[in-house]
Amino acid sequence: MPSPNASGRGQDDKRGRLGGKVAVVTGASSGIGAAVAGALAAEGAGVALAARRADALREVQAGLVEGAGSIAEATDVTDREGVRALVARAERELGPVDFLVNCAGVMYYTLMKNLREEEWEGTVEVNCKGTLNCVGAVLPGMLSRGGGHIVTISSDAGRKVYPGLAVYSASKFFVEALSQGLRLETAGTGVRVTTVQPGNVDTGLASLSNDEEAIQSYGEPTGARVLDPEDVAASVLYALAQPDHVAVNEILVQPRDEPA
Ligand SMILES: NC(=O)C1=CN([C@@H]2O[C@H](COP(=O)(O)OP(=O)(O)OC[C@H]3O[C@@H](n4cnc5c(N)ncnc54)[C@H](OP(=O)(O)O)[C@@H]3O)[C@@H](O)[C@H]2O)C=CC1
Ligand SMILES: CC(=O)[C@H](N)C(=O)O
Repeated sequence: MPSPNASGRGQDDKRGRLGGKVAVVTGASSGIGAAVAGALAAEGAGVALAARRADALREVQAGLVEGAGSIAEATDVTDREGVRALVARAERELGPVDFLVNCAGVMYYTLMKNLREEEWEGTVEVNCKGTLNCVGAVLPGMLSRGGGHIVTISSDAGRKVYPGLAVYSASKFFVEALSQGLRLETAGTGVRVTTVQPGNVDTGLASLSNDEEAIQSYGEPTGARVLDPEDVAASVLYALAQPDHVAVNEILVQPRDEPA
């Protein structure tokens, strides 16, 4: 799906705070990932949009400001080879990847006693292994170029376990531990690693759940004004736009009226 405005690194490099940079954004077909793709493109970055739904990706791509170029590639993050192909295409068509923003994720409200084993497995596959596949696809290039930034949308559930979300919380503790380890191991290489930990955001994420007992016990909205996907995208942009010597390692961003 080449974009009409696809172009290589260099064109319009001076536009915006991220002019000349190239980003891979997973989960870009909706919600936070779509908002992140929009925010990065608006700041001049070339953006490779990835998720499974090709039509939804194309729609998001069509809404991006004209800038440094974009591609949309139907990708399942659980498919390691597919993720490698995505990064290879991004590098071919846009340039070396400076930023990876891991937004792909699933969440199921469910009680452990209800043994939703397929949902447990799906959560681990996408949130844990999918993130690993994406990190593995960009890390060697970033290290060889002496720079890059890996941002993962974790959750406030990566800091504290929520009932009804035991496996989901575990998956977010996983990405927190992974990011911390990666940060410690890559210090001094020019690579930066950030987790963004949102509270409730107005997206379709919760609609995957159908364990009514869990939803009624723990998944009902409080009525508070929640975050918009753009609020989370602004946090991502904040981390990415820092001067070279600054690392924003974690950002906890929650609705004002839902402190954890
Ligand atoms: N909404 C919230 O309150 C919060 C969300 N988060 C996190 O933010 C991230 C984005 O979620 P959000 O925007 O809310 O929800 P959405 O459901 O809108 O977005 C989820 C995205 O993940 C993609 N995705 C799911 N499975 C796969 C897969 N196997 N391969 C590739 N892409 C996949 C979906 O695309 P497609 O179906 O096209 O593949 C979609 O683009 C998640 O990691 C979530 O845990 C964190 C804290 C709060
Ligand atoms: C704990 C949560 O429900 C959080 N808002 C999330 O969706 O990750």
